[in-house]
Amino acid sequence: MIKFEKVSKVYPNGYKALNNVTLEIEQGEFVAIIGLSGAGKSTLLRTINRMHDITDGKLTVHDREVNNLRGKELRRFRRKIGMVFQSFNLVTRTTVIKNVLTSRVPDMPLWKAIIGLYSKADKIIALEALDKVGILDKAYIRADQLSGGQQQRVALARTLAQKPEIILADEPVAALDPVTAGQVMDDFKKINKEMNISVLINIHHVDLALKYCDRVIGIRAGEIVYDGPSKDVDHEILKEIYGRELADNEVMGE
Ligand SMILES: Nc1ncnc2c1ncn2[C@@H]1O[C@H](COP(=O)(O)OP(=O)(O)OP(=O)(O)O)[C@@H](O)[C@H]1O
Repeated sequence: MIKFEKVSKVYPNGYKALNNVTLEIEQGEFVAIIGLSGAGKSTLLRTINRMHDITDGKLTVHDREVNNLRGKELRRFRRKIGMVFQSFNLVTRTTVIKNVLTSRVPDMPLWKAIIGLYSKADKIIALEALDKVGILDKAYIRADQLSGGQQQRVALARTLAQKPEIILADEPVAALDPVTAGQVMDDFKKINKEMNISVLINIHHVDLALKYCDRVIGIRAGEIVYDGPSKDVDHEILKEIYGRELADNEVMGE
């Protein structure tokens, strides 16, 4: 379980990006975080794996206080939390499988990592991950020969090969066309349901959030203004989150 208790985050320049956030996310939930640009979505997500430190309150993941983790313990903790970004972050000039295998590096002896000597077991994990997102046939193709949607799937497979318990996805479909974005959301849903991995997605496409995710957290100026089932989100709630009425075409991607 991920538990925020009265969590605030003030950046070094004095800007308060999260204000008194309290929420609980059970293992296996599929959650969309929505809100205006600058509302604090990325900050919220990035406190969970401690890319950002909180400045007030208490944040625990599986009963461990995130702010107290140090050194090896912090690295081990982060291994259990996968992260997917809008820009895929692949090494585009190498093959898909090599990209996926990089997530096995922290578990390898350094000398093997340096010469890229991956074990058979690691290769099987990587191939299984590619199979899970439906691009096993692309394993030995260079990443830059894939479409944006396929590249995001490689990024997802790379995260899966890390065997995470939680996946944090920061605008994972923002760079994709609507059809491809839907396919990638299908992958997230499949992984969430079949593998019981908690998935937290920052997303500007309200329609996709409501269609695919079970729960929506609406954030406005660093505060949670809605937290509940996606099916209960209506125009009034969206108005509360976004500060004004959204037209139907804006629900497609703010
Ligand atoms: N390193 C930083 N130092 C100071 N302020 C920051 C820093 N990072 C983010 N902020 C500010 O904190 C607020 C929340 O930023 P955050 O990136 O969490 O918003 P967001 O909802 O994810 O926005 P977007 O949808 O545009 O990604 C913004 O006003 C931003 O300018």
